[in-house]
Amino acid sequence: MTQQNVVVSDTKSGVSLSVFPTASQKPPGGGYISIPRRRILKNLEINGGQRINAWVESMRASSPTHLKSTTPSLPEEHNSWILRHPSALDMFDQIIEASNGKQIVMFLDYDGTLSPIVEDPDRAFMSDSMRKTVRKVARCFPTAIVTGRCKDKVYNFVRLAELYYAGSHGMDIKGPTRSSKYNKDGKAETVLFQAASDFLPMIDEVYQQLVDKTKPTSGAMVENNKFCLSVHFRCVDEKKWSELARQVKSVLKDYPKLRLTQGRKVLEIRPTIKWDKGKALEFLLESLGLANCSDVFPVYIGDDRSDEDAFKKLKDRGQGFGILVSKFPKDTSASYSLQEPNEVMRFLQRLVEWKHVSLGARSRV
Ligand SMILES: O=P(O)(O)OC[C@H]1O[C@H](O[C@H]2O[C@H](CO)[C@@H](O)[C@H](O)[C@H]2O)[C@H](O)[C@@H](O)[C@@H]1O
Repeated sequence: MTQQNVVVSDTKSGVSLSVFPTASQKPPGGGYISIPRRRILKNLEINGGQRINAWVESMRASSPTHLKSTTPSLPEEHNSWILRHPSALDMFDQIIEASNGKQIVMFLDYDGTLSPIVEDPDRAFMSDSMRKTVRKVARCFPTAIVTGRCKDKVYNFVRLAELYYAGSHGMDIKGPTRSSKYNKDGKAETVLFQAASDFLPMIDEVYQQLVDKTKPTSGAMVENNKFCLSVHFRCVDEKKWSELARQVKSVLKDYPKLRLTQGRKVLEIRPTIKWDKGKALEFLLESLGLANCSDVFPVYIGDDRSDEDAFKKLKDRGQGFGILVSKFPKDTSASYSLQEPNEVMRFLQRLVEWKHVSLGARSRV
């Protein structure tokens, strides 16, 4: 406790008070007020119990298999969802028609979109056929991978130098290292943008604490994604989820500058900066000189909650659309759906085939 920051929300006044033991630990843009430590601890205890239950409920809600076993989605519910979010494969011709005369730009999430979800995050490999397909896509359209993963780690999975990569939920962006027709002067390792560099020491510190704290919970795994962290609970017995939530919370309570979000059986910890996959999408469009064009058609494919920021951004811009990869009805701002990575691959293949046919037709004119 002595080494860390503490935040207490005063629900009556709506004011958050934070304490930093030394000036050097105060992050940029501070503005914190010192209050007696005894009062802080008392407030944390009062708020603690309720929030753990909320966390566990949320962990359950984010698990589609749990949803399936307890509240099977009724056929009518599924049908009405599919009517609102039809298959991007079934709607392929309409999608192409909507993109007519516009520059398609592809944004692809990684886990659950290009690679199937597996128990061990370090073994979430992408198939060779998916890699070949993504390579072909990148020859036809500017293409970016947008992921919660550390940028270098996802690059090791994808291994295509002609792509843009936005790692750590878009907080670490890099352009292609191999030149393509969309990046004629691609230079090795050009970092385009790092939104949260100031947070690196804090993220490393919290990573170590989370590793130590969660050690007793069998199956828990902490992943360092450079500018953010993931605490995986896919292999943790559901009876131990509240124990895990308590461990994570006991670390995070001392870091008011970090926030917690959730993905598929994963707790995600990231800086409280206004940056997400939607902002990364906008940044990449700007880098491509397409942000202010009316004739750009961005397509974002993703499977998880963090992808919703990008789907929403496209809706707000009124350009292109999002495709949610899911077998289950979910609240989403995406317009279309695909069930699994294999369907994503078929959709991408059709896009490439269409592009080749349309280029061939144009060259014959
Ligand atoms: O933005 P994404 O690329 O979708 O990253 C979100 C998280 O993806 C990874 O975890 C997920 O995939 C794992 C491998 O299939 C799976 O074991 C885990 O349960 C999923 O949540 C990644 O490991 C996390 O760090 C990302 O936060």
